[in-house]
Amino acid sequence: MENFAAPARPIVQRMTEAADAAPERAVAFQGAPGANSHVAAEQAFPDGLPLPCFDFADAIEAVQTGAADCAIIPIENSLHGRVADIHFLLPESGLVITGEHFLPIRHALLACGPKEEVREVMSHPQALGQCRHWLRAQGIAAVAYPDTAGAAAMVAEARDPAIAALAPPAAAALYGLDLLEEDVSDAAHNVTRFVTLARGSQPVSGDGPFMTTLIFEVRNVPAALYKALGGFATNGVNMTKLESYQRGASFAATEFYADIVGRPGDPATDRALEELGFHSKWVRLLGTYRQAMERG
Ligand SMILES: O=C(O)C(=O)Cc1ccccc1
Repeated sequence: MENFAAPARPIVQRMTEAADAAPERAVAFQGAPGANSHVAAEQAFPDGLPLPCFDFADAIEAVQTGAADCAIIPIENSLHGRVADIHFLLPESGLVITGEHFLPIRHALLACGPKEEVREVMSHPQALGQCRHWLRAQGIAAVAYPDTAGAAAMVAEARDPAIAALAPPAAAALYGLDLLEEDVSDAAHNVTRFVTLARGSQPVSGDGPFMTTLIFEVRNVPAALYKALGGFATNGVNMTKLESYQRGASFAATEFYADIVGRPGDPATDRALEELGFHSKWVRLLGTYRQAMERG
């Protein structure tokens, strides 16, 4: 709580007290009130109690300790790519992915003076990346901050007309800032995918289609990835995302993150996963959940 700028603290305190009184309804998110993750929490859990957390570690810890029922975190953006490093955060946490949510993102320029005086803009690196052409055209320098609404609270506290924030438009009223310009993203198709994380897994029920997220490390031999993925091709299992990342300093042990359409128990998915396991050092399933948006 102390980490948030002063204008955010009373709001954070109220929300934290409400969440503390009913932790089974609390939904942890990273950022100050008004952040995109806050909006995503409200949309995905209309009856939930959003719990602001300064960083991802705090949000994950809130779920681990039972202070929150789940956390919602952004993992990828249609304009600017990877957001949170879910493949590092999740396996260590012992939590599982239980859902996904897509949020259209709109960035506004907020400040406490006229636009002509703005020299610097503070925001989440994703927001700065999604508006980089616009910022360059305006001659405004970018300064990174852990979240968009937290940056707006900092700007409200500093009361320096040279420093603005890029944040959701609703953050202006929340922190008493002027809304200088709306929709400053470089492209209109700006959507962020969030996932919800929770303790332990209840088997997913209801209607599909379902998504399964997994990570794996292929054997260190030629064509290992080609062979590991062969089972998805031959069994007609759609892979909607594949990312590689390095762990450790050797640069030889490449791990992969994948999203597939399907769930364990589907014969085709089981056969594909079995073949993946055969060609991998290890495979770890991070969660199976209802698809929130049709892929393709
Ligand atoms: O900082 C925020 O508002 C977040 O919730 C992270 C984020 C930033 C930019 C786009 C989507 C999510």
